[in-house]
Order: sequence, then C-alpha cells, then structure tokens
Amino acid sequence: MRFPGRRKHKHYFPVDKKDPLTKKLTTDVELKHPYVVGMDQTIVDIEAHVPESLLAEFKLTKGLSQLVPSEIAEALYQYIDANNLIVDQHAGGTIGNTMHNYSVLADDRSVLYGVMSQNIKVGNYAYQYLCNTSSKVDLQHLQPVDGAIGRAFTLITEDGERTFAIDSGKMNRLTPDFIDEELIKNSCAFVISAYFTRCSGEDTLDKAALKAIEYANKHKVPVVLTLGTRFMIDEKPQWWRDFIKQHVQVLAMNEEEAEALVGHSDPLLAAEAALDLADLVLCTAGPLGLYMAGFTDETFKRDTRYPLLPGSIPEFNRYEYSRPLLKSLCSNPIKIYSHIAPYMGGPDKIKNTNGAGDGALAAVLHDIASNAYHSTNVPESSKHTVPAITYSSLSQMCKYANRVSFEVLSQSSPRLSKGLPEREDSLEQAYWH
Ligand SMILES: Nc1ncnc2c1ncn2[C@@H]1O[C@H](COP(=O)(O)OP(=O)(O)OP(=O)(O)O)[C@@H](O)[C@H]1O
Ligand SMILES: O=c1[nH]cnc2c1ncn2[C@@H]1O[C@H](CO)[C@@H](O)[C@H]1O
Repeated sequence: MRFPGRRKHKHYFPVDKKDPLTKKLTTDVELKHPYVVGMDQTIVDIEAHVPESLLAEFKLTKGLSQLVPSEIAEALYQYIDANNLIVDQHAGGTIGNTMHNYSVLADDRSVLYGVMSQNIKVGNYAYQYLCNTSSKVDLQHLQPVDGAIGRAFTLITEDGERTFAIDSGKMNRLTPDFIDEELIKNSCAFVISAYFTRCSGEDTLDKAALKAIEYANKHKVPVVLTLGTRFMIDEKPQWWRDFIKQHVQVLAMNEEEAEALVGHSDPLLAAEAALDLADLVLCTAGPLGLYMAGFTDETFKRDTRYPLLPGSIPEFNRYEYSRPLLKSLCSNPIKIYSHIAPYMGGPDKIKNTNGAGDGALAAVLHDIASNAYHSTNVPESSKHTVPAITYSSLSQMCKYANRVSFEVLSQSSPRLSKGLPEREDSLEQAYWH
C-alpha cells in the first residue's frame, strides 16, 4: 500500500526509533493488506466529439446518463462511426473507473463485482475492458455471461460537457448467489453507484447489489455510494434519502445530484443536509472545486490553521483539521466541513470533465483503506486512539481528492494511466503540505 501524500514519520511506519513497534515492522512481519470491493455495470466508453444538434436528433438530454434501446444505440454507433467522430474507446463504468484509480493510487488490490462476456475475442469490447484495467484490480469475481458487456456512448459537445447514451447489453445480469459474504466481510469498504437501480426485465444486478449491501451492513463494512446522474435521483428523492439513511455511510455526489437529493443548490448546504443521511459526504462542484462534510467528536476536534472562510455556513472550515468519525461513534458529535478550489485553478485546457468526480472518490477510498491498513498493522499507534473512518483530516482529503481530479482532467480520460508524482513541481500547491 502506497500512502496518500508524504507522511510524518511519527505516524507513518516509524523506522528511526527502536521501540517494539518499530521492531515489529522491520523484522520479517508480513503486512496485512486491506482491499476495497466495488460493484459495477461492466461498460466500455465509446468517446465521440459531437455537435449539440446530435443530442437533439437522438433525444438525449445533455449532461445526463440515459439508457437507450439497442436499435437506437446501433443507429448512434453507425452515425458516429460513419462520420469519423469516435476519438477513443476505453474501459469505463463509474465504479470500474473508481476501482482502477484506487488501485493505481494505492498500488494495492481492489475487487470488482460485475459481469464479463464468456467469449472474449481479441479487440472486442470485453477484451478492451480487460486490457484497460489495472492488474491490481482483481477481476476473478466477475460473473461470466453469454453476451456483450455494456457500451457507454460518451458524447462530448464543444463546451467539454459529456452526455452518456447507455446500451446495456448483459451488464445488469450479475446474480445475488454470486456474492461471497466472506469477501465483503473482510473488505474495508463496499462501493456502489446509484446506477444499480436501473434494472428491468430479466436484470438481476439490483438484487445482487442489495445482497452485497446487506452483508456489508451486517459486518459493519462502510458502504460507499456515488449518485451517478441527476435525473435518477430526481425520479424518487425520498426513496434515495431513505435508502442512504438506512444503508450508506459514505456518500459521493456532484452539486446537481446533491440538489436533487436534498433540495439545496449551494453545495455546502447540500453537504450539510446530506449529513442527516450519511456519516461522510463528498460533494464535487466542477469549477468551484469540492466540499467534504462529516462528523467528529467534541473531544477530538482540531482547529484549522487556514483562515476561517465565509459562506452559507459562516466559518464552516473551523474544524477541517479533524479526522471524520461515524456519527454513532461520537458521544458528542459536531459537524465538520472543508472546501478546496480546483488544484492550480484547473488544467489550462479541459477537453472533457469525464470521470473527474470518480477520481476524487478514488482518493477518498485510498485514505479510508490507508487507515484500515495502518490500524491493522500498527494497532498500538496513537493515531488509532481516535476511531476515525479515514487516515487524514477532512482538509487533507479535500486536497488529495482535488489533486486526483486535476490529474484526470489533464489526461482527458477517466482512468489514471499512472499514480501521482512523489513530489510536485509546484511545492506551494503540493497537496501534502
Ligand atoms: N471546469 C473545471 N475547472 C477546474 N476544475 C474542475 C473543473 N471541472 C471539474 N473540476 C475538478 O474536478 C472535480 C470533480 O468535478 P465534477 O464536479 O465535474 O465531477 P462529476 O460531475 O462528478 O464528474 P464525473 O461524473 O464525470 O466523474 C472538481 O471538484 C474540481 O476539482
Ligand atoms: O449507467 C451507467 N452505469 C455505470 N457507469 C456509467 C453509467 N453511465 C455512465 N457511466 C460511467 O460514468 C463514467 C464517468 O463518471 C464513464 O466512464 C461512464 O462509463
């Protein structure tokens, strides 16, 4: 496990002090590695740069992810192919991207649940998916299906905005009997997107997801939910609020999904309202950067060293140096918030913003897993007198998540091709400072 950012020796694995802790770690002790489990609709992204008029022609709403019947998907494919509009084809899926990015950042294992075509030919979609996924993502738990995986036509208009038209294939056929309780029980987080609810007919993914969530809740493994796309939440906001309150500990969303969920267009107020539903909240807000919100206990709160910020909640960042806890573990819970503007103001040129939010979530997962790694291997560390969910403070995680989003935006594709540099060129802006 590579740790997020550069860490002080005091808390990291100390090598300079000859105490029992150090000895334990410098002798041949094999460190235990935590892993995260994600579940996704296995999808290949077919990226095309298109004029706005094409969206109207195919009755697609800009900025959203929408399912299309296979005849429409085929007509769309024929159109973009014949007009040479396709610029790239790569593995996608919001959780597939997140697991891949997690594994690249942490240099460690994640497990992906989903389906995979049982007949793979060199060059077909299934093959492309496998070739495009980090070898640290364990794909042994994909369920074989007789048919194609999903296709996401990722249509980028001139303003860089992306619209998805999804051709489902067999992506929703993961069955509940395929879910291994032990695998979930021993993981440090279970990650899913709201897309699992978009099932119909013979689809079984929704039932498989509910089974996995039931196991995670039973064994107190944090459930991490990312909201996917706005109109799914708009369709039944109360259902989502109840679902999150009952099953989810960590919630990730962008400001539009947040508004659909809790009715506030201001991302900070939305993040605060979401704390009635979940314990830790990440709300990305495009060019405004991102917000995080969580709980800490009165006893463990830490004052920020940054200037206190005005906003819809005055001085909201006061305790951003605190590490977040599950609300149920706080005897006197207080709400904590942090915000960060885009790293270095954002890349000079953004060709598309696809996957920037998935990148931010991967960073938060990395921090959660680092905490599990450290507490399993160095349980005596003073760090773990606070039963926090994450290794870092809210403030530090915001910096890290933002830095990863920047990397995704700069490379114009949702899956990181490499980890972050050990040292940044611009030290003032370095996320670990
Ligand atoms: N135009 C921009 N300029 C600078 N930074 C940006 C811009 N758009 C996004 N970002 C960065 O990327 C992060 C995530 O972006 P955004 O809120 O667009 O995610 P998203 O809508 O969830 O994306 P996706 O669903 O494609 O993963 C932001 O918090 C910010 O740090
Ligand atoms: O319905 C869906 N299910 C799963 N993933 C999706 C869906 N629609 C879009 N994306 C995925 O979202 C990623 C960017 O955040 C894209 O890679 C795309 O594949």
